[in-house]
Amino acid sequence: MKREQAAHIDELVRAASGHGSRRDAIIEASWRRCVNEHNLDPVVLRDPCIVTHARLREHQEAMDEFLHTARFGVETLYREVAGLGYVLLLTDAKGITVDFIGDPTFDSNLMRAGLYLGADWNEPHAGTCAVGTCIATGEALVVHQSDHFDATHIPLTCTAAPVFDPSGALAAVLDISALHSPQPKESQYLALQFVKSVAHKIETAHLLNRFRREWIVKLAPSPEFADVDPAYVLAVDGSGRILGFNNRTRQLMMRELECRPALADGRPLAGRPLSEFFDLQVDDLPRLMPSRPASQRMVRLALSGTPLFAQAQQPPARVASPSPLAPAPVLPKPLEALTCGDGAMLEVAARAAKLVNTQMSLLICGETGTGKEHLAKAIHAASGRAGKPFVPVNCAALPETLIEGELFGYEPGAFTGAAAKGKRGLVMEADGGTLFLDEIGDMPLTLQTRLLRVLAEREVTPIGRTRPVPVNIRVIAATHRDLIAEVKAGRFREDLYFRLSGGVLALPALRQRADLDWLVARFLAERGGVLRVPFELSGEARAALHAYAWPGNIRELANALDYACAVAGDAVIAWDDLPDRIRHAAPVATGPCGTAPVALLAGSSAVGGMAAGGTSPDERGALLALLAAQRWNVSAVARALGVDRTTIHRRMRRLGITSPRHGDEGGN
Ligand SMILES: Nc1ncnc2c1ncn2[C@@H]1O[C@H](COP(=O)(O)OP(=O)(O)OP(=O)(O)O)[C@@H](O)[C@H]1O
Repeated sequence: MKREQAAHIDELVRAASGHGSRRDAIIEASWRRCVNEHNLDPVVLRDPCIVTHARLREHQEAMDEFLHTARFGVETLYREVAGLGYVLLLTDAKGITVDFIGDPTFDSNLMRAGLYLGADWNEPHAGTCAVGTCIATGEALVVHQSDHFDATHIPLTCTAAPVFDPSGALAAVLDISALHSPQPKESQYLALQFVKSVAHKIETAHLLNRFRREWIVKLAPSPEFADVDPAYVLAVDGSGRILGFNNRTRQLMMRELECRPALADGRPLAGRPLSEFFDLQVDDLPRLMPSRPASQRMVRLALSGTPLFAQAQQPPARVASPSPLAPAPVLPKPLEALTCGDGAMLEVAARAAKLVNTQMSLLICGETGTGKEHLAKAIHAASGRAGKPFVPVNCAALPETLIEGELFGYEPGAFTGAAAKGKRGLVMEADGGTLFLDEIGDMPLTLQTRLLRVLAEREVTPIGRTRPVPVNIRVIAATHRDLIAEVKAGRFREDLYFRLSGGVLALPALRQRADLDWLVARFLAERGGVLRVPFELSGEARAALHAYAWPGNIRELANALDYACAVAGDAVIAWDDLPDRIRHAAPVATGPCGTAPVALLAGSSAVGGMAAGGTSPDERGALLALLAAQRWNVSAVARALGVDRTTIHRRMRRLGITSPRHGDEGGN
């Protein structure tokens, strides 16, 4: 036995009998395991254990698919490190070396050291070593020279990282080892990063290969890296259940569970709904496809609220009969740009996408300012008529005496006051394109009859002309009225209603939409671009926008942000930069001394107050109103107040508020 081996054994014996050592904690813990649990004697020098060829084949065959996927990563890593004297081992979860790159025939020391196919590196047999200790702890590590338990291994330096399978179980260990290395352990730390990075890539490649027929969601903390180097990758089925993930995603989800102990009930992570961890439903995935800029693909962790940037990869279309869970169709760009993840808007966009190139007239319903004309323009832009005119007509704004001539045109001198050259009329102007009849519910009955004829016969007869002129138009009408009630009241022709209502698209009110933050970000970016100011909202201002009911919908939002950008002193829009009606229409009557209710919840003193445990009726009322305004979506309330969900849940408990949604203090 050599002198350094004897010294090493001395150190092991002292450490095992409870004397501290200068080793890393992970090494010391492994030494203690070797002595106390694996009953290894530090004094005995063991030969490497190499399994028989037949057993090696069994181990290899058991992970055939994995080895195939891993091989490219293994070779890439070897090419990078071979010149530095390393060999490369891939072991299975039991520590048997199932793949090896290096040439042991050149160096019989490698074989003697167990750096060879079939070598068993499990800790109970081999003692502290990179592979064995990695299997025991699940951690990547360097076991450098005399860190090894067995004194025969102390010339070696070994660096290993675990590779997990998509359910989070250990699948393999990737290891690089060298017979000779510089003395300081730090010389191996770069190698450690390298091995970890390749292990992560092998893990992800295995996941993608296993679930290539499912939705794949990739996430990164920054939009710049969402598409090139996503840290987190998971597979999701058509019903939104998590099927598999890489290890970083597993760690992320485990951290999330720590925020909500009620969910850490020991159920496996695979099989849980995506929405348990991310503010995301399966229906949201189409908006996360890479056709949209990464900065617009933000999702939040459901419990902590941490933002991440996502890329969703759609499963390939199945050739067999389409299933009801088939992913949403890819929308034409103008329709895709209408929303960012609002379910009702996505349904409208998907329905409109099916109708863009039909001859059918469409009716768009929705409160004022919900974007009826905006949608009509998007349908026009997505259709084959895109290069032709889009002609809007506001039926409520035109005087009844003029509307007929404006719409259908007239011949020269057709009536007193008519233009000498006559007029083509808006219907003719729209020839080849789209005629948008806004406020159709305000069209006089006589004109409804003429319009019906245009729609039925696709021809128009200008005033003063006897022969009709054929026209090729697509009619999209819009109304904020209840047209069925108008029909019942005799103010709207039933036959016209039926002709228009072949395709009805109902727009949600802004207060019902889940993508308010996205709309705000879009408007601020537009205004910021013009004024060269990178506008953003303060937490209080955001809370006020979320609490407001928006009777004027998107138009009112756009105007409010115009105002706020104009009066804001700098790039951060504060609560008092918002128009009065929004500040003062916050959820409950004002608090003590005129304090704005949102400020009651959002201000730093209020957040402090959450911890302090005091209860005031204003505070309870304000929180109740905010929850109601957000339809009891706790994540949305937390976002609005700039705190995390657990704070809101804690506060709800303290104030005795129970959600009507789940009976679990507010569910999401
Ligand atoms: N999805 C959207 N994204 C961005 N801006 C939008 C969106 N929808 C509507 N807007 C903007 O909101 C404002 C109001 O939209 P629009 O005029 O289409 O509403 P409307 O329902 O037709 O209103 P009204 O009932 O008063 O006729 C417009 O400035 C429009 O550009």
